[in-house]
Amino acid sequence: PAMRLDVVSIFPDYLAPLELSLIGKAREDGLLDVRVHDLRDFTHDRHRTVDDTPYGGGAGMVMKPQPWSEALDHVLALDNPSGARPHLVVPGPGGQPFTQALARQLALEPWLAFACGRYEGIDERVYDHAREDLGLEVSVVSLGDYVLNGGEVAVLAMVEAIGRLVPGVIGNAESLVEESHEDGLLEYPIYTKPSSWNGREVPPVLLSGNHGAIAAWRHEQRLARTAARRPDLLHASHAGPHGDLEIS
Ligand SMILES: Nc1cc(-c2ccc3ccn(Cc4ccccc4)c3c2)n[nH]1
Repeated sequence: PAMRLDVVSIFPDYLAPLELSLIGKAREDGLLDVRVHDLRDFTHDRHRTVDDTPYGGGAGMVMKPQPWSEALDHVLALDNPSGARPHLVVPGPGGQPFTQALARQLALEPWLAFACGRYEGIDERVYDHAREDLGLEVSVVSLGDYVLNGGEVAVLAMVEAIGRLVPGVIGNAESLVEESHEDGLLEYPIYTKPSSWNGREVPPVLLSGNHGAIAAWRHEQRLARTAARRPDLLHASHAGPHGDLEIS
């Protein structure tokens, strides 16, 4: 059965890239069932209002609870005779970090719903309503420690990271093995033809056909790169037989 992904946003066109390439093909293949909903379809006033001023004062606007409540009801009712429940994922600057580990966990779920906030965010009662009245698991997730204007960009990234882990979505060609962050080390340098380009040569070991030497060189490169760019990712398990982090 296809993994179902619902996205609610005031900018549904922002999610159009999900119809392209990889994710688009997975949709055609029936592996992913992606539905995008316009939050404004769940407003009833002439101006299709989704936001209002914050109680307690402060800058900016807050997303009103009612449209979100109706949008979630619509998502839960749509093509859902069994009354199944999605895991509600809400991007937010103050959420738990989105990591490859979290992507792997979410890729195992049959149904994810994403709420894309804008303005200063969503009225807190929507989260409480979703958890307590709709019985949804709700996770607030951050893409990183930087500030976006809304959740759409985060959802594009998360859907790509999660979707590509769903069996069959990416062929064996783009293998999932040795992916960066899969085993905590960054990836090794990669090369293709020509072997000599602009007076620059491909490391000879890669042309040697000595697969043991190639694997050793690649591991060494991953350690060196990780030490240089992401020392925070290095830990004891990457130490060599001498208990040291073998970095030339
Ligand atoms: N990793 C990450 C996620 C976001 C994010 C996600 C959803 C929303 C909805 C509104 N905003 C704007 C906003 C900026 C700052 C403080 C509060 C709200 C969002 C930002 N920023 N950075």
